[in-house]
Amino acid sequence: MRIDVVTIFPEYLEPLNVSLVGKARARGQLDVRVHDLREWTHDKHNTVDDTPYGGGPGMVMKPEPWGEALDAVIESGAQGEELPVLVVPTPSGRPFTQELAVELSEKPWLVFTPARYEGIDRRVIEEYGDRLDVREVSIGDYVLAGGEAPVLVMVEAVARLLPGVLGNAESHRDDSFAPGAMADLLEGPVYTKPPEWRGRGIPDVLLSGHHGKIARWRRDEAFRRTVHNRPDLIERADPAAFDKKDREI
Ligand SMILES: Nc1cc(-c2ccc3ccn(Cc4ccccn4)c3c2)[nH]n1
Repeated sequence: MRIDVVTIFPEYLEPLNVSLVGKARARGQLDVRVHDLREWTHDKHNTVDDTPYGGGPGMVMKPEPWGEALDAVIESGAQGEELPVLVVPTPSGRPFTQELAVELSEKPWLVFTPARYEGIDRRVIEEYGDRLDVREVSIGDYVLAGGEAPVLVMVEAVARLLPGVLGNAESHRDDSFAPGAMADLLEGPVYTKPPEWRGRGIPDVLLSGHHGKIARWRRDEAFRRTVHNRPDLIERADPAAFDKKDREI
């Protein structure tokens, strides 16, 4: 997979050089290219913003630099290469979900356009929406100062789903929010050595070696945590899935 990010804060994307994404890049599983939007400005001050038509607070990002930047990125694709999906972080976008992460992880090329100020001139979205698959995405119901943090979140969520990126020691099979065995339940508690820490031991069932009881205990703990922290997920869950899981344990 190729990922391009166009931003006025390229240094904000440094974390994509470390850990899971950094290793995937070093292994050649992921080709991440970060571009400074100001490369496509031509005035002395490298201007990327201006006052909003119709008045109002703040500034709006000008369409010209974005147009030149996105044209250059898209044209840099190999001949015959599929066009990229344009992912636009915004507080007014559709929710970023595990389902969307899975869908994006199956695309060959993503271009992220994290903005600042009050956002990008609407005509940029319209211009590229005419020829690309454009997704306006929100990572949650809170307002940030720009789109770079959402890009870090989305790139990590997508990259960990790429084949071979998660090591054998890690698995996304039982992810929260992922379809399958523990679909729609939050993760339950986890424990490791030492067997006692500050007078606190390990639940006996986890030391029992009885895999059926352990699986049932984990499912029950996940259910308990979900009821406490995300009761909305319980309403969404399919009761039949629990009955089926019970029969499998
Ligand atoms: N889930 C999210 C995403 C964002 C986000 C993403 C991109 C931008 C570009 C600018 N801003 C600031 C801003 C504030 C107010 C209204 C519009 N935009 C962003 C905020 N906030 N929360």
